[in-house]
Amino acid sequence: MARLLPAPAAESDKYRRGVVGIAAGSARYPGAAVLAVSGALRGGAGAVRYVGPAGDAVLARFPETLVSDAGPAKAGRVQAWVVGPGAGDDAATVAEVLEADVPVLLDADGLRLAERDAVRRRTAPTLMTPHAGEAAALLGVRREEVEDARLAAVRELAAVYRATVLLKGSTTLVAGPGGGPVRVNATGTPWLATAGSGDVLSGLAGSLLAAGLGAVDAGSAAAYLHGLAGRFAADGAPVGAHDVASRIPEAWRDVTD
Ligand SMILES: NC(=O)C1=CN([C@@H]2O[C@H](COP(=O)(O)OP(=O)(O)OC[C@H]3O[C@@H](n4cnc5c(N)ncnc54)[C@H](O)[C@@H]3O)[C@@H](O)[C@H]2O)[C@@H](O)CC1
Ligand SMILES: Nc1ncnc2c1ncn2[C@@H]1O[C@H](COP(=O)(O)OP(=O)(O)O)[C@@H](O)[C@H]1O
Repeated sequence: MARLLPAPAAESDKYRRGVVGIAAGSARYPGAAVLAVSGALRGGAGAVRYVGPAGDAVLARFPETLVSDAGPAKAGRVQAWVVGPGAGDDAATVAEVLEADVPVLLDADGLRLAERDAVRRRTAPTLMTPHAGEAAALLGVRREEVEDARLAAVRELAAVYRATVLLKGSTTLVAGPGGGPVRVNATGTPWLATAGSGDVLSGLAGSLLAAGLGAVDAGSAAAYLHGLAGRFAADGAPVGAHDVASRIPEAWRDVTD
């Protein structure tokens, strides 16, 4: 894990570290945008660019975010996109992001709104991060069927979408598009079952993609760090998703020290 995590070289600058774009949030769910940015800022990219209707909420909490009024295609260069947390019904933004020739992480509403063929024809990597309910909807089966056969479900989704799939839950599974071994992460804690913790994970994984990790490594490393950060944050007591995000640096140090 330590070898996977990006570290800035002596001559690095913010652009060389990678810029991650976050297309998330809506009038109904501005918090999902804030939480995705909170994860992205701790994930190794040199800058976080935000597009969407929650720019004021994002800036109020994280003034270092580069907020754009334009849509994804005109927002400026990024090395990876995260699209979907709290996005509501903005299918046009999801379609625009999927056209970008950089890695894309699809989460939450982005999973529902993405056209299957638009994902399948992408040549840059796609990382999808469903929970069991979302995975079931994508496969057209009941949630219990996914929960009873999680390994088969993650493999099937990866094959059908030709994408890397990270299936969230008490353990997290990461399957690449080409078959082969599925990675299992068990660093988490049930205290992570709190609203918005998935949004933190998607920002973190997107940031690792922007920093240059492949989709399977970005998903695995994000799940590992997120689980550890959840443990540090909770330490036996209930916490909010923002608490998890704030402990990511400690989880990172735990891996690299
Ligand atoms: N702070 C925020 O702004 C947050 C926004 N979020 C956004 O909220 C939207 C919906 O996300 P979800 O993951 O909830 O979507 P889901 O589609 O998983 O949740 C809705 C479904 O969960 C089930 N459900 C809902 N409440 C339940 C309850 N109390 N008991 C049992 N089952 C229940 C129902 O079957 C419902 O159809 C997404 O856009 C997501 O990104 C979430 O990420 C949470 C945090
Ligand atoms: N029982 C559990 N044990 C460990 N991790 C969990 C458990 N339940 C949920 N998680 C983790 O918490 C996060 C929840 O994400 P998600 O379901 O997308 O919630 P939200 O949409 O509210 O952000 C995921 O990373 C998931 O793996």
